[in-house]
Amino acid sequence: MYKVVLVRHGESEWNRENRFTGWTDVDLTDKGVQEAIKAGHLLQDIPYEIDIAYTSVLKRAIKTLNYILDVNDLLWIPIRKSWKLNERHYGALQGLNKEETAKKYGAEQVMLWRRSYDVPPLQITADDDRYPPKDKRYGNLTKQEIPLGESLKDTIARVLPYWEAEIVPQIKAGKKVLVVAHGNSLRALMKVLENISEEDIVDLNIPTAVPILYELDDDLKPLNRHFLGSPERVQEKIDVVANPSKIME
Ligand SMILES: O=C(O)[C@H](O)COP(=O)(O)O
Repeated sequence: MYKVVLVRHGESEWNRENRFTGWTDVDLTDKGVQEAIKAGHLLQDIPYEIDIAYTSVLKRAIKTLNYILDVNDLLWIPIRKSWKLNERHYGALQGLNKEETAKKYGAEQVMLWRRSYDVPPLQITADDDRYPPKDKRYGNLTKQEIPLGESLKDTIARVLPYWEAEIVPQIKAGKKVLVVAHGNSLRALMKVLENISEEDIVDLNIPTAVPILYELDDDLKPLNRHFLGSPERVQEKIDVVANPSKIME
């Protein structure tokens, strides 16, 4: 039986401000740091040790991973970072407040942008400051790889090949893998792992900094999935993600 642990980063500054974030490299809030440390403590109770970790090139995920590893005295293990695990690129929505955007475009349209399978957000153009190649870390992306605003489907198209080429071989070698990423890059992964339909994926909201434990069979099909922590705490955090205008301090 194979094991993999997924964790979304702790609360970021733009989660708190209820702004579309995507590839914007915002930091964790103090609450996000505390959440990350708590995730580390929750992982102390599982009956195995993480061997290798994967994360994005965005600091909210990298820092969350570091806090988790620090609590577990595992800062020494191999860490692989890739833009392919980044949050979904939210295009021209990045920076906008989600509630104000709902007032302007309608709640239904914003829900389509946030949760539908294949509706992309408003796109950026190459002259936009947010155009990825303007950032050194995305200098090597091919023209085809450069996102201008991704749907979940587009996000799956870059997360899945990375999962298959880089992460699966480690899992199959018996390594216990930790992936610390983002709400939508994890939704992408979970959709594929659990074979969630395009209709049902709309309802999947990933709570911040809650370790999600999977046990997988030989074909990497999930035998079970378990959110660590009390069910009440997990549900409260899922509700905040589903309805971010209700963020509680
Ligand atoms: O990029 C963002 O704004 C968030 O991290 C994920 O946002 P969502 O829950 O609106 O998809």
